[in-house]
Amino acid sequence: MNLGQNAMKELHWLIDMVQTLEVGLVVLDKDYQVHLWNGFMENHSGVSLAQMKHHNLFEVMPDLPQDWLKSKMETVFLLKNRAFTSWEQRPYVFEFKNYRPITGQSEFMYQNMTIFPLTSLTGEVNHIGLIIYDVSDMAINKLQLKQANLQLQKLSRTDDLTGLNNRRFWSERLQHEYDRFTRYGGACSLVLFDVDHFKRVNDTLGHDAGDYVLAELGKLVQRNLRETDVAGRYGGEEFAVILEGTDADSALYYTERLRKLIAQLALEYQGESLTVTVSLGIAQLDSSMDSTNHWVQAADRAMYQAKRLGRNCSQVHPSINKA
Ligand SMILES: Nc1nc2c(ncn2[C@@H]2O[C@H](COP(=O)(O)OP(=O)(O)OP(=O)(O)O)[C@@H](O)[C@H]2O)c(=O)[nH]1
Repeated sequence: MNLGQNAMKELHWLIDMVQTLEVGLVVLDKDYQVHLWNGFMENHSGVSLAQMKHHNLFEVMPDLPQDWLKSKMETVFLLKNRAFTSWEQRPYVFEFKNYRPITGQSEFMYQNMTIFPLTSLTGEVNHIGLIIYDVSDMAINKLQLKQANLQLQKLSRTDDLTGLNNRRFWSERLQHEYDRFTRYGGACSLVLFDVDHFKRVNDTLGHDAGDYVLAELGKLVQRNLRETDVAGRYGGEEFAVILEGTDADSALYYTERLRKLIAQLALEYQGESLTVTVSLGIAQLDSSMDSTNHWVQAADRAMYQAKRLGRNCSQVHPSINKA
């Protein structure tokens, strides 16, 4: 076999490999006419090389992100440098279906892409090459991991029974609000409330009925929160809400609304109807409070005052010097 035949054979092999490679290969000229469109591109797009060759890429595939892709390609022609795109910027360039069995969760194929200049024998760049990588497995794994972490984070912050923040996470938020106040001032109120005679619910209807009441109260509190309010289960039948940007007068408005909603809540447990009331204490953060403990104690005192006054009412802790 002579040198020419050898070169032909190697070229033939190379073309075969390009056809069967599990990545997309495309060659375009400056008018975006297609010169190479390998087997991967044919199989996934359903458009054959014959249909593609010497046609404008964007005319055959009108759904491509034309402006974005052209600006990337023009940069490669101009600077003669490689350009990369990642699925994290844009999930895909070519809208191909995802057929992989393990990653069947995604309808489309996630892609990374490299665009690189192809230099002619005379040193000019009149063509560019595109390599399209199927990164669905990696992308889906990463997205699922992110989702699982978010779920885990949410679980670690949530009280199982009421769906509100658990005490640990809620206390962190309280500290955050306290620190913010010491730096910037402003109004912030803390509400503590406790179910009245809750022991009776447990004693007469059972602990499960008590749990059911707490869960329903959790839902009601959640439904009546502003975006910036932070509600938590403080302890057994005690709840706590941080009202950011709210002075004691406005907090009183909130607690009275909540109190009435709770008193009107028609609950039913295993055919038994029941109603509950709550006693609420409010403490607006002021500069005399040197820690979150101090702040909580103030709200707690106001709540016990409400209990003493006959329950089913709100009381405000008298403030010394509001910021
Ligand atoms: N079902 C249920 N009961 C709880 C839970 N946590 C605390 N409790 C009960 O809540 C009751 C609280 O009772 P007390 O502190 O005596 O107060 P109370 O009966 O609510 O009366 P006042 O607060 O004085 O109005 C106790 O019986 C606790 O066992 C819980 O997660 N589920």
